[in-house]
Amino acid sequence: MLRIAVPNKGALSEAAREIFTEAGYRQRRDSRELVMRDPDNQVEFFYLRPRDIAVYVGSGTLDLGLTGRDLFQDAQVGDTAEEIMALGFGRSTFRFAAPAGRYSSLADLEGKRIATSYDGLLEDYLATQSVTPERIVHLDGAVESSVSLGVADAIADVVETGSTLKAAGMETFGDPIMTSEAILIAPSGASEEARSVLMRRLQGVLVARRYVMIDYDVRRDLLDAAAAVTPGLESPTISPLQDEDWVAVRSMVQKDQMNKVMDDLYALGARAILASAIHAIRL
Ligand SMILES: Nc1ncnc2c1ncn2[C@@H]1O[C@H](COP(=O)(O)OP(=O)(O)OP(=O)(O)O)[C@@H](O)[C@H]1O
Ligand SMILES: O=P(O)(O)OC[C@H]1O[C@H](OP(=O)(O)OP(=O)(O)O)[C@H](O)[C@@H]1O
Ligand SMILES: [Mg+2]
Repeated sequence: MLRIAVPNKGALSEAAREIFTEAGYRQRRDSRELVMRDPDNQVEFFYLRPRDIAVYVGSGTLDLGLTGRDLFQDAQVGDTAEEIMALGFGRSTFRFAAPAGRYSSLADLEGKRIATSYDGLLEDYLATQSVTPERIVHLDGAVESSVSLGVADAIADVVETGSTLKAAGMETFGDPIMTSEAILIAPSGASEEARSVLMRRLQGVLVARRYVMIDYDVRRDLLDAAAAVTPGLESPTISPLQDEDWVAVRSMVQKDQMNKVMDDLYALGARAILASAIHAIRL
């Protein structure tokens, strides 16, 4: 059994459930379940606090974990666990912020108090910079309130849309400390063999999410021009039609290019252009 840690709650839990479900794994029905076995796929899921996942994987008791890159760095287990796949959701940046107009660069934090829930991440970052705050104030959450309540001068926190900061009358300053997204982690140097099927399935979901299948008919003499618009991952599939002057073409296209590609195909004379969703792929 492959033993996998997944977030039991919070910003990543729903998307984690979705990606494993799309990859064909059973997921728990009841949010109080702590463990879920999927014997058909030889996998066991452990629902844990997202912050703790790196600790379990770093200690080697679990084979894989889904967490945020920022949470992974914060846990300071880089000697024993490693990022093995980026999953493209749960994106955020980790940034300094303070009441609007108060500070403009990292240097302004010299001798100041910085509140955060990510002490490890912040300490590691400050160690690479030439600035020494008075101290780091650890808070469990709702860090944006710490400055107006007087326990800190600035914060270092997760920013996604920025609306929480805005509501608190704060703004970011300095360079982003890091950019994060959901990642898969594993004990350093663990066998890739045991997890290869799961990795291929997740990779399949990620590619399927990014691409659509485009089908269209085009006159044979326009085929080269059309194929240049839809080169596909390797090469488009061409099938004969009963009318020998025409062919049917099938090719994968990036989802964010779909409408532009359909417009371009139409303009050059292709017809019956249709786009359909891809549910899974093994490349
Ligand atoms: N809008 C968001 N709010 C919070 N976290 C987000 C957001 N977008 C992405 N994330 C990511 O989700 C992870 C944090 O998840 P979560 O909020 O469950 O943790 P937490 O804040 O430590 O836990 P909790 O708030 O339950 O105490 C981080 O990797 C973070 O980058
Ligand atoms: O930029 P935004 O889209 O507004 O999102 C960022 C906010 O979301 C997170 O808080 P969370 O909801 O996890 O609460 P917490 O602070 O109690 O952890 C994070 O700590 C920020 O406060
Ligand atoms: Mg949170």
